[in-house]
This record gives sequence, C-alpha cells and structure tokens, in this order.
Amino acid sequence: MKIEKMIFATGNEGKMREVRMILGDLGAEILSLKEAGIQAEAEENGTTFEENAVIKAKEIMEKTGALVLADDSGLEVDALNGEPGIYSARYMGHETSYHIKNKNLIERLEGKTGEERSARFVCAIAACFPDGRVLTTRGTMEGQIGYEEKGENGFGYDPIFYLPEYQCYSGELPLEEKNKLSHRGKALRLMKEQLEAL
Ligand SMILES: O=P(O)(O)OP(=O)(O)OP(=O)(O)OC[C@H]1O[C@@H](n2cnc3c(O)ncnc32)[C@H](O)[C@@H]1O
Ligand SMILES: [Mg+2]
Repeated sequence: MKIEKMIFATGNEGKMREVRMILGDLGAEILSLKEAGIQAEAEENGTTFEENAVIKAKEIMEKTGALVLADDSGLEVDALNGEPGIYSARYMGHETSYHIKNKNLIERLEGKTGEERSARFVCAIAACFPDGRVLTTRGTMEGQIGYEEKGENGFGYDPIFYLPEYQCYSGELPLEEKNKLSHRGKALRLMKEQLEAL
C-alpha cells in the first residue's frame, strides 16, 4: 500500500525536524499539526510512552480521518528512579525553560559519578489508521547525565545527555548523527519498516 499522506501529531518542532529526515523517503506528504491547522486537545494521561503516543495519534486520526503518527518520549534517570520519564515535558512545569530543568537534574545528581549517572532517552511512535489499526514501536538511547550543558543542536534535554561511547553530548551532534543513534531514530526506522511492509 502506497501511503500518500500522513499527519505527524506533535507541537514540538525539534521532533518534527528529526521525523522529516527519517520518514522523508517514504515518499508521503507529512504534515505537522500546525501545517494541518489542527490543535491537539487530548490530555497525555497514559501510564506508558506507548499509551501516550496512541492517545495523541488517535485523537487527531478521529478529528481528520487521516493516517496519523505521534511520538511520546522522555528521559529516564536511573538514580532518580526513572524520573522524569513520561513526565519529561511537564517536569518542573510546562512553562519552565529547559535551561532550568537541565540545571536542576544536574544538581540532583551531585556527588554521583560515572555509571551512577546513567540515563536513557525513550521514544514510542504510534500510527493510528482510520480503519482502527494501531501500530507502535519503541527505541532507546543509553547515556549519562553530564556535569554541564553542552552543544547548540537538538532540543530539550540534549545539552545534558552525555554519550560515553562517542565522548560528546547529544546536544553537540548534528541532526543526521543524532538520528543514527537516537531513541527517535530507532523507533521511527522500525515504524517505517512496518509501514513499508503493509
Ligand atoms: O507531545 P508533543 O506535542 O509531541 O511534544 P512534547 O514536546 O510535549 O513531547 P512529549 O510530550 O513526548 O515530551 C517529551 C519530553 O522529552 C524530551 N525529549 C524527548 N526526546 C528528546 C530528545 O531527542 N532530545 C532531548 N529531549 C527530548 C522533550 O524535551 C520533552 O520534555
Ligand atoms: Mg507532550
């Protein structure tokens, strides 16, 4: 089945840039919520990344009758029992700047070193079809919370996410490199394979 068009139900421009680069070669037109002229109203009140991704995609699928994809993602810090996790966007309040959120996470890890700073980004992608079919995929990227903010690329928590294997911060990676390694890159490539197999 050739997909002509889909809506990617996010209000996050950083996600949208990464999505376009990875799903671009499906050859389908990909509209953001803004481009489709729709506002998301559903509350992200699921208990898992997958549930929240489905909530976001399903709401917009029901509003538009189109194939709709959505992303729910976040940062899990092991020393903080997985916080902020599914609450990553709401951590310290929606309106709080990422500079402040990032500084706060660094402060909460004071005295911890090496593996004690382990963390991962998680991304779930959902696809909701007008006929009721639902697909979900998940990807993760392992790393550590750094000691400072670094890099001008990416968004959100990227400036404090250190990748020991590459000895750099996620915020220092060019878009293409981040997509090769990231939670979102992995989840989107799995979704792309499933869509291509339809
Ligand atoms: O719900 P939508 O409209 O898609 O946009 P959002 O920004 O609210 O997205 P989420 O609800 O999925 O929350 C994701 C949170 O995790 C953070 N996050 C997710 N992926 C990230 C990445 O690749 N780099 C840095 N931070 C990321 C992001 O900044 C948010 O705080
Ligand atoms: Mg959100």
